[in-house]
Amino acid sequence: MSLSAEEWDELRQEIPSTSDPFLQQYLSGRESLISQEKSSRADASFRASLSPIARRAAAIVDRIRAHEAETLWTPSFEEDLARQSDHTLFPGMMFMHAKDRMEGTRLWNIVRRMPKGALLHAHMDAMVDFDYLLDELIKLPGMHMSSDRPLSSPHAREDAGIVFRYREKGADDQSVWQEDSYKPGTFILLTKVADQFPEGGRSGFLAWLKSRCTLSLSDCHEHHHGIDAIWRKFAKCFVVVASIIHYEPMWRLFLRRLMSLLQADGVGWAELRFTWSLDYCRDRQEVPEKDYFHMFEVLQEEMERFKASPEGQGFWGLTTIWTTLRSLDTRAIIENMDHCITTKLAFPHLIAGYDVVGPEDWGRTLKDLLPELFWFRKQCAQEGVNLPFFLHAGETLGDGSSTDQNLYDAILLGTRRIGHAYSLYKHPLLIDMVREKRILVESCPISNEVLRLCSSVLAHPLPALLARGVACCLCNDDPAMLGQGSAGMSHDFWQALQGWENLGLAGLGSLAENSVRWAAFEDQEQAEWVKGVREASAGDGVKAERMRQWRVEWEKFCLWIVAEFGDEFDPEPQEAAGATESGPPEREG
Ligand SMILES: O=c1[nH]cnc2c1ncn2[C@@H]1O[C@H](CO)[C@@H](O)[C@H]1O
Repeated sequence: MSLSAEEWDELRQEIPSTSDPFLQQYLSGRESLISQEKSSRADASFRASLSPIARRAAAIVDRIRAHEAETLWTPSFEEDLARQSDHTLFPGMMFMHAKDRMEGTRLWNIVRRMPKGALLHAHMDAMVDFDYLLDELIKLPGMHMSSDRPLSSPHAREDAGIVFRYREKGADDQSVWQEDSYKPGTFILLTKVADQFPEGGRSGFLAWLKSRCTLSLSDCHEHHHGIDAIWRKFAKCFVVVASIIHYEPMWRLFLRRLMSLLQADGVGWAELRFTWSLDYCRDRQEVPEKDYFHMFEVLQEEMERFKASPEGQGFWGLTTIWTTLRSLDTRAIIENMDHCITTKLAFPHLIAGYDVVGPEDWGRTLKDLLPELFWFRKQCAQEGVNLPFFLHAGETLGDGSSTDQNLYDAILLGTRRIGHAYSLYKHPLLIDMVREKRILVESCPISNEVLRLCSSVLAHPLPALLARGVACCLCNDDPAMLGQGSAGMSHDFWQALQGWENLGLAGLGSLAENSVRWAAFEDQEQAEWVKGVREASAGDGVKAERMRQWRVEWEKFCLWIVAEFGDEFDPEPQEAAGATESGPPEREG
């Protein structure tokens, strides 16, 4: 209908105003519905216990987030950039497209400074940036390279199995880049191989090698190729990387850089999934070790050295979660489990638990692995070692598929945490069990996006789990390979903060606090573990102590936010007195 001015004037009177009592009543009912629902969120009690300063910091961060969503994430903000780029900008866009831009935001500076607690889900080999590692590799005296075929075509270079090893001497008369000059498996001095790279010499070589260790921008955004295709490339990266770092001098450099990156990102502790075959060599040795002892000795030494250095002050440390590839046959799995137990006996504090890894959709399911897993349980009991499960499960799009069903087994097998649990949100009963048994979900949003489970952080299921009261933490999974590029967790934290409006700084703080609460700082029997998690900061062990330390850092961090951004973004500016002192120490960018 089309109304005349008089008709409209008359009709307008009949439209209720939001100030009318009944609409006011509706709105207050609506508010209480929302807060009633939010009261069962996993972060509700953390939120309720925020200090006044933390509350202000959270309000400031909300405003910064909204401001940046409006101003930074629009094509009109920077005409040039919008014109150059072939995609639209928006907060929550695909990670790889957003990465550079996110690193220039205020939210980024805030997240960088945040005390992030512990990194509980990450794979050792995929932690340190390859620009650094490859530069170091090529500098190492005696480093050689071999290939399982001549690398004479782009296709061969994409697929070949390449190996890096120390050799006293290599073959001088062959070139791996030429079809008829190279005998597969021959070692050639790495500097010579690099300098002779047909597409740009040494710098071209480094770029190519990096591409064999990481997923590219197009790997990441070509979602239409699906999960299996990206896993084929991803799994190949691990093979190349293994031979790069399974050598003592590289292993030491790797660990130093790893701890330095974690410390600079506000991560005080990390539990790294460890999956090495027996191909590690000591400095200037050509024959691999027959056991894992030397690797763990080096881990121990480097950790002590770092913690004693000025840079490492306050760093809590590293441990590993031993993992076996789920694709292996029974004999290989049992042999690997046996190494795990032997190594645990020698370095009890350096192995916190056990897991099986590799593409979950392709490998053996937990149900299929029950005989091996129960053998392991019995063997651990006989040897008197404590190796609890920290199992991957439900890293899948399946709904009722055998991979999805790994979630049932992980819980039945008594896992202390679940890696990914991407499909858990479809399981109401399991959600209740996870809550009741206080199992933590180690969620890796960027990994899940890049490995094509979801198209952006906005489509990730973690908010559904948080809303249902499941305790979770954020992790980076394979940051050097999947695109974050650094061992720290800032990218995953940033994505969560910008992507999920219900989270906010308080929710992010709660996720970080959970990571400390569910960290395996000590060797604990099940009852002690459960008590430690239940008592949290009120307990009397290492965990409680570190949770209290984390809380102090968190308060300092919130104070810093108020001091730094209060003038511009505080919705209710107050006397800033007391909120201007120095914040936590400056972290490197
Ligand atoms: O997200 C993941 N899910 C399952 N397995 C993984 C993931 N990321 C890496 N790996 C596996 O862990 C081993 C290295 O620790 C690699 O073999 C890789 O396949």
